[in-house]
Amino acid sequence: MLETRGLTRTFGDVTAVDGVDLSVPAGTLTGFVGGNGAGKTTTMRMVMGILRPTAGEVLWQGRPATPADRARFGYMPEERGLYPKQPLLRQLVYLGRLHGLTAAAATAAATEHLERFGLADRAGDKLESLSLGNQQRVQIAAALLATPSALVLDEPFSGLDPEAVDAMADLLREHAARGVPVLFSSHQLDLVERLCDSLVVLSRGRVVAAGTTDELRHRGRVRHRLVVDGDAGWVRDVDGVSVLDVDGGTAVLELLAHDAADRVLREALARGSVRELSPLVPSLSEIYREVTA
Ligand SMILES: Nc1ncnc2c1ncn2[C@@H]1O[C@H](COP(=O)(O)OP(=O)(O)OP(=O)(O)O)[C@@H](O)[C@H]1O
Repeated sequence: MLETRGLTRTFGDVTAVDGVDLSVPAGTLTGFVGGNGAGKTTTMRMVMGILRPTAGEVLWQGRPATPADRARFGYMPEERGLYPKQPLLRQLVYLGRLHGLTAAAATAAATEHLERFGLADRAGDKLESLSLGNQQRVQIAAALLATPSALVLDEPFSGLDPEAVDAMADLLREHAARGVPVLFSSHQLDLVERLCDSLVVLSRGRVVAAGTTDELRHRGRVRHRLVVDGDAGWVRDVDGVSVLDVDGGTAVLELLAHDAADRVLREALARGSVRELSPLVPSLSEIYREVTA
């Protein structure tokens, strides 16, 4: 488990990260979302020990993370940072060796990752000769190469085409399946919703929502949609119901009492046919807009 406790960082008068508690359990993909300048990159840099916290700490397996622990984390920094003029295979092997792999193991891992991202035939080419999306694939390979104990990835999906997104998602799931905590930031909420087990939403340096996607979707009162033949305006007079909107035969409701659904249905059936009474589960984008407003 990778955690932060009260992690805080100020730059002059700006508090970029303000008392952030994060938990990334073993084997889960945790999405880290928030608007521009919310503090995601600053948090990840502190997790990796690249930036010193003003206050708070980073815990690995329940105790303060050491440089040796962090050396085994796979990291994809926002500023990327591979060598543009070096051939792909050579620099991946070099990075693998820096992480303690033997030359043979580093070559095998680098070759396998280049193959998985469809870049085997470019192994001898310089990084700068690749398209930006393909350079991104190599960056990802660099973070995953040495069987990392945790993964901290800053915008790993940005600039990837759908095929590379799927290859990347499969790889992350494989790492999670062997018990690795995976934290990745992204602005692509649809992707985060599809991929992650849990989510942390940051706004102005603070965590404003955290939990599994299901927990976040079902927090607060769940709204329901009622669709009936004829006008649904009568629903305003049903006890235990708060009506948010009525448009012809469609109404959006909050059921305040435990038997409110029964009452709505009885009343609706007495007046004609019921076409629908169903919960309106919010999308991640709707939750995001609500918690960051
Ligand atoms: N080295 C620095 N010096 C001064 N201010 C900084 C520094 N690094 C970050 N900041 C400020 O900290 C705040 C958080 O920035 P950060 O890059 O962590 O946000 P982010 O959530 O990663 O944003 P984005 O999604 O745009 O990448 C911003 O106000 C930024 O200007």
